[in-house]
Amino acid sequence: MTKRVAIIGAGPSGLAQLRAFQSAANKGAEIPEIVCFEKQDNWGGLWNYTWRTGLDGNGEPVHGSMYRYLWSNGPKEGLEFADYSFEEHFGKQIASYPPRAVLFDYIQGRVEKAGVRKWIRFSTPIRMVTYDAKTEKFTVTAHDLVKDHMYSEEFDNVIVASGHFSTPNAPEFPGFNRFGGRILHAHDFRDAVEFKDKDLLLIGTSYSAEDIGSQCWKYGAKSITVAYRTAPMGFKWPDNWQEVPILERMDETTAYFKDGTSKKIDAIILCTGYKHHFPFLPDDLRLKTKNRLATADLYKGVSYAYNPKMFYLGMQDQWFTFNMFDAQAWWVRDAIMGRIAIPRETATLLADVKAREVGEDAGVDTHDAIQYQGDYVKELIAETDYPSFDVDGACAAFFEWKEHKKDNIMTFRNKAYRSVITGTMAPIHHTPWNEALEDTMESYLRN
Ligand SMILES: Cc1cc2nc3c(=O)[nH]c(=O)nc-3n(C[C@H](O)[C@H](O)[C@H](O)COP(=O)(O)OP(=O)(O)OC[C@H]3O[C@@H](n4cnc5c(N)ncnc54)[C@H](O)[C@@H]3O)c2cc1C
Repeated sequence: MTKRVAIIGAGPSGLAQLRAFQSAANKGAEIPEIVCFEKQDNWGGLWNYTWRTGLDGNGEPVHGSMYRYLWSNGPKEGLEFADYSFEEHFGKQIASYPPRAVLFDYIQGRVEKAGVRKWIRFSTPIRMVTYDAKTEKFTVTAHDLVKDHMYSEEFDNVIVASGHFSTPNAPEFPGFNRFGGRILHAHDFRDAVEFKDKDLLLIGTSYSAEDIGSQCWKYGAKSITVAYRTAPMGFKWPDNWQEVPILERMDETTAYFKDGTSKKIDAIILCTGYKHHFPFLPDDLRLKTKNRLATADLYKGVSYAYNPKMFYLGMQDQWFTFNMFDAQAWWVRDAIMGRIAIPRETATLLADVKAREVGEDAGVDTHDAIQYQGDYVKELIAETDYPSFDVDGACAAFFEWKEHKKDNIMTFRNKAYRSVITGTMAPIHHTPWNEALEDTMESYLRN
């Protein structure tokens, strides 16, 4: 009987998985029956931008964490699909840091061409997955939101591609209840214009703090204060930007910091990260891990060591994104199709997990983490027919990106990089990021 495979989520990871199976079918292989469940009414995951916060129109928690004027954080050359270049999609070279609509268009282009939309059941969140050791089948319970109907189906494999940047980690600070201004998590940040002429406090030093702060600065915030727990971000910020040690307390109007300083504040944005959250998974199938480089309990970073018929995509901290999801998806496809053998003994799987964690436990800096992830991508693609690409070239692009940010955090997006797929050089964007007010795809491609 044909195997049945469930994929949970049609974001970049889930779509990579669909493309992986379609590419095998294209080459004449007999593939399993694929069903992809997506809780939103369109594909693209976080790149399917929504203005909504809180609950969506169906009463489901809003998945989106991206904001209106979001531009690619890393150079596009580091994430390019090896089987579908930016040049192929746009018919020309484009600048290295596109706005989100451009990346969304690119992601969609490949899967539209592959014709995999028919495999996706939209507006269908998964509510529960269970595993029966006797039958060796998973039972997946889905909620068809359009018909408001719950149903269950059996599958041989389950691939979780539900993302991990949607459930906020939102700490409480003394006095938050008294503060008269707005407090929000980065997950709910949509439009920098809202903070024009405001004194803004950001808590945390992650990419969210870096980028939301820069956005708000660009769109006219009066001042940006960033409160750090361990160390400042270390960039050269503009004059109306300061970094201070962690917040001790708030009153109605003012923030008091650990170094004894204080500042009047209009609004607070918690840039304090996200949690891996799988409310649809029982204990025995649920990945219990922090946001980590290697991701504990996943053999080869994808196969759940305690039930290797269950897979997780994209659960790692991410420098490489789209092409790493591809590397994982091709590998998972081949494991499911019996082209790659997963060892049977849990101890062997856990030994692989342990070996991957070593660098991390030793404490790696960003440079090492990028190389680590590049090596991981190389390791996976060597085992499948995913087109080989210049992974070290992509690492080099990320290293350069780090240097450009150090040089000038406000203008690093105005740099150009070489495509590791086509070898061509990106043009410089004519309208510098720090000046561009019109961030649409049309205006970007006109440049
Ligand atoms: C603010 C922000 C900026 C970012 N900027 C960049 C960037 O510039 N460049 C970059 O490469 N990456 C960036 N990322 C990283 C981003 O995580 C990846 O690019 C990518 O979106 C991850 O893909 P994914 O498919 O794993 O997860 P997601 O994009 O989160 O997609 C997961 C999908 O699963 C669905 N889903 C969730 N739960 C269920 C369920 N129970 N049932 C059915 N479906 C479900 C969701 O609706 C969603 O469609 C950014 C992330 C954030 C939060």
